[in-house]
Amino acid sequence: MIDEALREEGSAMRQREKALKILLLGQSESGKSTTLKNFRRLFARDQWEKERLAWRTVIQLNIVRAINTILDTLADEFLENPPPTPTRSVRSRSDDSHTSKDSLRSQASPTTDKLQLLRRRLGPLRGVEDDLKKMLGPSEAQERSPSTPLSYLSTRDRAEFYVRSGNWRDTLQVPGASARFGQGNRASRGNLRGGQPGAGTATEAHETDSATEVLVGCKDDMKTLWKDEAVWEILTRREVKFEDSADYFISNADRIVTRGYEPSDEDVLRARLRTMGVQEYHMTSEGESLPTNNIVDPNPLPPADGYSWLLYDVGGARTQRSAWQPFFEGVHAIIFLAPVSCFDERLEEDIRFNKLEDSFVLWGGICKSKLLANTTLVLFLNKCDLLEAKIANGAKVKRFLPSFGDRPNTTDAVIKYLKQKFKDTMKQNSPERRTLYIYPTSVVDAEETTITLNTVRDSILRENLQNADFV
Ligand SMILES: Nc1nc2c(ncn2[C@@H]2O[C@H](COP(=O)(O)OP(=O)(O)OP(=O)(O)O)[C@@H](O)[C@H]2O)c(=O)[nH]1
Ligand SMILES: [Mg+2]
Repeated sequence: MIDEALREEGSAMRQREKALKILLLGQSESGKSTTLKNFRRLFARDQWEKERLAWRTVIQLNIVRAINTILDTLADEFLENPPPTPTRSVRSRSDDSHTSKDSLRSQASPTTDKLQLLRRRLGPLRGVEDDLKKMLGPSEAQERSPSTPLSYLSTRDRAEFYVRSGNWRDTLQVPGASARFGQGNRASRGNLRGGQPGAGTATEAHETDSATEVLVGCKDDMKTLWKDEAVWEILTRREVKFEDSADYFISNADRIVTRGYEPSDEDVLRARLRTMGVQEYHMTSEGESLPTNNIVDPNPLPPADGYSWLLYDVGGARTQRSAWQPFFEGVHAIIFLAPVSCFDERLEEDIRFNKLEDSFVLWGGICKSKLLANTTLVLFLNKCDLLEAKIANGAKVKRFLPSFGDRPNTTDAVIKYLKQKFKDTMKQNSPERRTLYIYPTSVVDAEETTITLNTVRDSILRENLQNADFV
């Protein structure tokens, strides 16, 4: 038995050594985990299907946190600007010199009454949030630099729930989920802080069901609150921001907030759970690969199914980045994600920095690294869909990125400009000639990302074929 165990371990080690290693890098919320999910959706279909139901808890938490963020904001608003007394309301209406806050206060009290009623009726969601968090595992304190005021975090910290990854594997509870995520060897040996959803007990399944029951009961009120114009006036004035997926989930509440809900591929891609540390995923190409084009390739690649892949997903927040370095050695490809829609956003960990600026600096550091001198570089200019939406809403890129100059304020022009800027940054930091693959992406778009990832996979294979191990 010992011999057999040693043989198996040896064979697993040889497989690991031969595996193509891909590291996903980029700032927090850039889309690394979403890209990894796409790899699993395409090339580890069995695991993807098994874990599908487990994401339900995360999606429910995403919804509840968005609604509770609104409830908290309304509570602050009403504390600072108490609802009008009748006398005050009459006086305000007759006085044009009042500020916009006063004009909101002076609005007919039915608006305030309606919001107060919604607050009361949605009160049980606080308990649901706590229950869902407990199922996922204990969270850790929010990271922030001393320069980030608490007032900024108070609107954002709800969006940044994450779990101690070591616990989350054992604690996420999903009724009826029958399988666990696959584990990389190193993760299971405890070298990495990896963890994924797993199956739950009957008691915990009951808790999940009671969370669903409350959510179903609150569905219409949640939708009303989310669509309310007075609410958005307050949220905009108080600069409250939501996770990118909040609108998607609440707009689809009729489908999602139901008893028998099973997340679709797109729902899973949109589910947000912040990554802590480094998580490793081992994958053999068992999934279906779609042709990327219909041109006959004169140098066809050997079938990709023969390769095994190790993908590393990292936490992108500033304090997480020191954990990246040990994974640079021996990595075959880096996929760097730069979210291009965040040209007007500040870095959460330190609001003195613009997010796009942080991406440039981070990218420069990656290109400069001697350890990565022979690594294939792939750059995803991600969140193009959100960039397009922001520009359509009238955002002016030049205001936040002065070097953009007088170029047309269009999505295409911004992407073209950023492509060049990232290329130039690479050349400055890594003067020797090297190939860079750049793709404008929206990694929540499954169809588009399928094509991109097939191309990326082929490029990485091709670049690394010189290494006899892979042939
Ligand atoms: N609309 C849109 N949303 C995206 C896109 N890429 C990622 N998102 C969403 O952005 C959020 C953050 O994505 P993640 O993949 O979790 O980000 P991450 O880089 O892993 O972040 P950390 O784990 O904090 O380092 C998720 O809710 C995603 O669904 C995109 O291209 N378009
Ligand atoms: Mg992540």
